[in-house]
This record gives sequence, C-alpha cells and structure tokens, in this order.
Amino acid sequence: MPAEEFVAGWISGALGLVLGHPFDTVKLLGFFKGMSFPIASIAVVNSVLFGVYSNALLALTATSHQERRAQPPSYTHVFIAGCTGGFLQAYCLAPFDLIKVRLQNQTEPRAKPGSPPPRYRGPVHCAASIFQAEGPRGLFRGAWALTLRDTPTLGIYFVTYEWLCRQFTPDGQTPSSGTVLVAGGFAGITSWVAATPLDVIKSRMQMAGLKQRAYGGLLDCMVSSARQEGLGVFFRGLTINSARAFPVNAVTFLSYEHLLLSWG
Ligand SMILES: CN(C)C(=N)NCCC[C@H](N)C(=O)O
Repeated sequence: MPAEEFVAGWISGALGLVLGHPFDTVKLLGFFKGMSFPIASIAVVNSVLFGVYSNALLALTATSHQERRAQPPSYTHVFIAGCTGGFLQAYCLAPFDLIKVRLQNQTEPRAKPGSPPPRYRGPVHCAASIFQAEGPRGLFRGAWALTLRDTPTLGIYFVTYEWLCRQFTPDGQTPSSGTVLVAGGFAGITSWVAATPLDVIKSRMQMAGLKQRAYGGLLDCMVSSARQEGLGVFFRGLTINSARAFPVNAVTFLSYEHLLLSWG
C-alpha cells in the first residue's frame, strides 16, 4: 500500500489547519489557542482521509496518483473512494471531535470572575473525564452521526475537486497551482454546505448526556430540533463553515499535490 499519500495528507492537513486557525479560534472560543492538539488530531485525520482515498482509487482503477492525470478515473470511482475515505476518517475523528464539541460548548471562557471553574481543563482532561464517566464507548458518542455526515460529503468533496480541475486543465496535463487552489477551496465549501445540517445534529447528539436533553436517536434529534427551532436550525454555522473551508482546503490540496509531485 503506497504510504506517501498518508504523509502528504498529514502535512497538508497541518498546513490547512494553520490557515483555519483564526476561524477555529472564533468558532471554538479559544479552544485552538494551542496548536498541538489540532495538529495531533486534524492532521492525522486528514492523513487517513487522503491516504485511504488514494489507495481506494488505486484498488478501483489500478492507477497510481501520478498516472491519474493521463488516465483520469470516472467520477463514480472518485465518489466511492471519497466515501470510503470519509467513512474511515469519521471513526478516527470521532473522539477528537467529541472533545472539541464538549470544550466548545463550555461557556466558562465568558464566565464572570468568581464563577465555578470549567468542567474540563483542556483536551486531555476532557478525554479522561469522559472515559471515567462513560467508558471507552463514551468517547465515540455521536460517531454514527459523524459517519453519516462524512461518508457522502467526502465523496462530494473529491468529485467537486476533480471536476473543477478537469474543467480548467487541458486533457492529460497537470492542473496549475491556481486551478488547484480554486478547485480545493470550492471543494471545501461544497462539502461543508452539504455537511452542515448533519453537523448541527451531530453536535447536539455529542452534547446529549451532559447538559442538554437526551435524544431517542438521530431522527428524534432532527425532528425535535426542527420542531422547536424551525428548519433554519440545520444551517447554523453555515457562513463560518464556508468562510473557513475555502482557505483551509485550497492550501490543503495545493500542498498535497505539490508534495506528491515533488516526491515523484
Ligand atoms: C465534513 N466535511 C464537509 C469535511 N470534512 N470536508 C472535508 C474538509 C476537510 C478539511 N480538513 C476541513 O476541515 O475543512
């Protein structure tokens, strides 16, 4: 199994997350003040995504990354490989994402002096507390919703990227850096637009059992959220997700493609 896609995915994920840092800081109330936890989580998850995607395409089409410009895979194969990468990355992401959502929902960073200390002191304390209270399965709370969010949307992500690259690149040639930046940026936006409704539901399920109400399942969470707050609830966070998605994914794809090109 070629491993360079995993390494390129790790490095490009780390570079993308540096660009996403200001957005994440706003969105997560200072959760990403330090960079070590996101690098350990998002970059590793990106490595799984790109590594699995490329190896799934290799299995489906018998072409390596370098050969795919001359022999482009069908969009069906790109979609299946993207969904496979999304499915596996969701399971790697689940514990990290749960910790992120639990920390994000702590209101303590805004608390007044004299108020009780935060429930979680940081990512490691948060993971240990969930493990102690709920066991190892507790760390995978919401993983099912995360899988439903990431499996199709990562298929959409890679199809959008491939389609845009092919629109602006003569047959058989390597896309220019400008094309890769634009295609990567729009792939990020498209995938996040598709993912936002399930992202909202996933976060609510991850918070269930802590302070919000417990839901009977994914469908119950969807129906009761829509009943109480209207359909607009499914688009919460859409603007910031999309604004963040463009630079993060433009740089992720640019660095990924350049690394693989330079390694031959
Ligand atoms: C759930 N969705 C839509 C995605 N994971 N999309 C792919 C983008 C990945 C990138 N690390 C990012 O955070 O934007």
